[in-house]
Amino acid sequence: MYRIPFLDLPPLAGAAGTVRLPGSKSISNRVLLLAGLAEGRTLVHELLASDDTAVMLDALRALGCTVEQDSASGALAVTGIGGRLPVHAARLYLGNAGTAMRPLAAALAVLATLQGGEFELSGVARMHERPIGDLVAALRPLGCTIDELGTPGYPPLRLRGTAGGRLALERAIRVRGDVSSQFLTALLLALPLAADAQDIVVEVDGELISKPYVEITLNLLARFGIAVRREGWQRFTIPQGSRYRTPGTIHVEGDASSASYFVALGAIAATGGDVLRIEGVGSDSIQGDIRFVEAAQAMGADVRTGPGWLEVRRGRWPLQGITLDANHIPDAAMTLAAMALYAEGPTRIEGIASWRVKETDRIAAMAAELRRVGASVVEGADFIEVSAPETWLPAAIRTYDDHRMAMCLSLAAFNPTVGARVPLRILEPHCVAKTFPDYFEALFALAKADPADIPVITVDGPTASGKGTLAAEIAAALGYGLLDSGALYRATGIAAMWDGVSPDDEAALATLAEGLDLRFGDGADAGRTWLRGRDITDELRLETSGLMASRVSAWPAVRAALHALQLSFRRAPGLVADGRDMGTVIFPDAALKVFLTASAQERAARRHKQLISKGISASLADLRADLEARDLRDRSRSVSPLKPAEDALMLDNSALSIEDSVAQVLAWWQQRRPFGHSA
Ligand SMILES: Nc1ncnc2c1ncn2[C@@H]1O[C@H](COP(=O)(O)OP(=O)(O)OP(=O)(O)O)[C@@H](O)[C@H]1O
Ligand SMILES: Nc1ccn([C@@H]2O[C@H](COP(=O)(O)O)[C@@H](O)[C@H]2O)c(=O)n1
Repeated sequence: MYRIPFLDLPPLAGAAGTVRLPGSKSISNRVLLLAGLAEGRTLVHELLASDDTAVMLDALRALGCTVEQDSASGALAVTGIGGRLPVHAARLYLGNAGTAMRPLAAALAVLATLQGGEFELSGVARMHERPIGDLVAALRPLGCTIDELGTPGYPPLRLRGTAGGRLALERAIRVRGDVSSQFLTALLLALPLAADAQDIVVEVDGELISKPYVEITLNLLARFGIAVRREGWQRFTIPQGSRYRTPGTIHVEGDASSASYFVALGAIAATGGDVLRIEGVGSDSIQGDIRFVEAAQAMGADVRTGPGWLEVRRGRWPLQGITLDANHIPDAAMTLAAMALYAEGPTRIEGIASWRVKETDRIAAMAAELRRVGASVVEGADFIEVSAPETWLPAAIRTYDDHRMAMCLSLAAFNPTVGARVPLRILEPHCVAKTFPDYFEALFALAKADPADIPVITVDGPTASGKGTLAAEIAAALGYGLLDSGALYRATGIAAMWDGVSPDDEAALATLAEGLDLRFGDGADAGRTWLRGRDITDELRLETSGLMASRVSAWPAVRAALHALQLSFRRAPGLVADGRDMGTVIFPDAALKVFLTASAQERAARRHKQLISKGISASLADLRADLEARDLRDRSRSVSPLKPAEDALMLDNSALSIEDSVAQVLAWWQQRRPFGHSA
């Protein structure tokens, strides 16, 4: 996940490949609650790992459930409380997870009333602006004691009761269905706790919105042994004697709302025989948002589907604007607004009043951000109408702590498909952690870009000037990839030493360089390097390796052999490359070139300190002599000598801290970006 203040997406021209979706948020949190209320152990496979499920899991642990990784199956094992509270007081923090707040509020209200207890539920500031009054209004007439601790009708809530209380269940429980279907879902998930002695009837006031989400609830209740009888969408009966029974093992299907971004991506950018395959959700999905596929097809997407998969290609192009009542797909419908950027004629999405009370006011947020990239937008109380930009603008997109804003708007980076070529900045990209922590990584793995559009920052300079340190910090700050080109020459030198190849045998060295079996670690292995399967991380940094690299790198054939490998590091979203000839030879079109220097005395002192800290003894005078000899060889060789590119910015960091150097380079970078000062 990109935990950085902003992520710049270069103009992206195409897409192809396979994406495996993370588990559905709606299914994950329902399954977790049901497993937590049931008796026995439930193995949950393919559970979504995200902010919203993390808060639900924390809540279940606090309530006395056991949550552990099952080593045999790799699934998450939840041992539930079997409907009996082992813990009678807890304060639960539920972030911005509506799928945790609403059902837990109902379940704990019921349990506190029957078994005694006091529970406080709170969340982030936005959660305290998301309505829950209709659920409270449904529970109070049953005899539940609910204190609204902030604004009436909104969390935080306190749910309390003394053991032995009873619930008034003789009459039908009434709940409003026209603001959020989660209130009905919450009651249906919670009320089996009180169904030992009689049927429980829930009746919906008003037209129930988002019915497919209620279908998910009914489907999962059935998997846990509770067969709710439904009469239309107005009346639901939980049969007397209902008890949560664990199914033992349950698989969470991929998130259909998350699939929508990739369906849209295929429709926009999978061209010329390319296909975008989506795995984890398909024709057998129980999620309502799977019907987004129909809307995408109406706009022009070419979609094939089977159990657990979808394949998408561009069909009609440009896409075609549509008018749709999206009440049945409120979350995925946001993606249609992004597809509208590539459509002929306006796209009007109606029946979406619920957008106004989601993670943010999504109608207002969508309108503001789509306008920022150049679209024309009309918004109303319960609709949005979007027309494609006439002129695309390089925009810094606000994301409002709303994962779907970030994912939808990322699709605007594919503007080269309609002849534009503008980059896009996504502010606070880590908001995707709510449902799809690795969304941007997945997007970049599928996206194709013209290499010329992928930004490169080069950092060249003499030995021990701090290039590697600076480059790594800049790459981390921007979420870009990193090329330590010196490591390629060092690895060639090490391979030569292993194979007994002379540093003077240019042809043999070039052959070694060409077949270099080198692997750089990522994720937990970031920073580690393997040559021919052997970990050379420490060997790479030895002074002897540096000196050997300096000798082998002077040969033109060796440099030529490593050229293509270095170019292959230029991948979305961008690259920071450090070495000696990054700005002059390898990436002459780099968007920012830095030539980093420091006095020889300072550099020798830094290297000395570096070696001492690793427990390697060294003489300062010898180190200075070695690095000066290396610099001289690097500067005076015939090919790709060490020198600043004509358009490089010089940075002497002799008297600067690492932080100061990083701040300077980031400030230069910001000036070169087209997003303006506020971004
Ligand atoms: N601005 C700075 N101020 C103080 N120390 C620094 C600064 N920049 C880097 N250093 C330190 O100097 C040492 C050498 O830095 P680094 O390895 O990044 O240099 P390099 O130019 O990449 O070296 P090489 O050319 O050998 O790969 C490190 O210990 C690093 O922490
Ligand atoms: N682009 C580059 C990078 C490095 N070299 C040579 O490799 C030696 C080791 O580099 P480090 O940055 O890891 O110290 C260096 O002294 C250069 O001779 C190069 O030629 N071009």
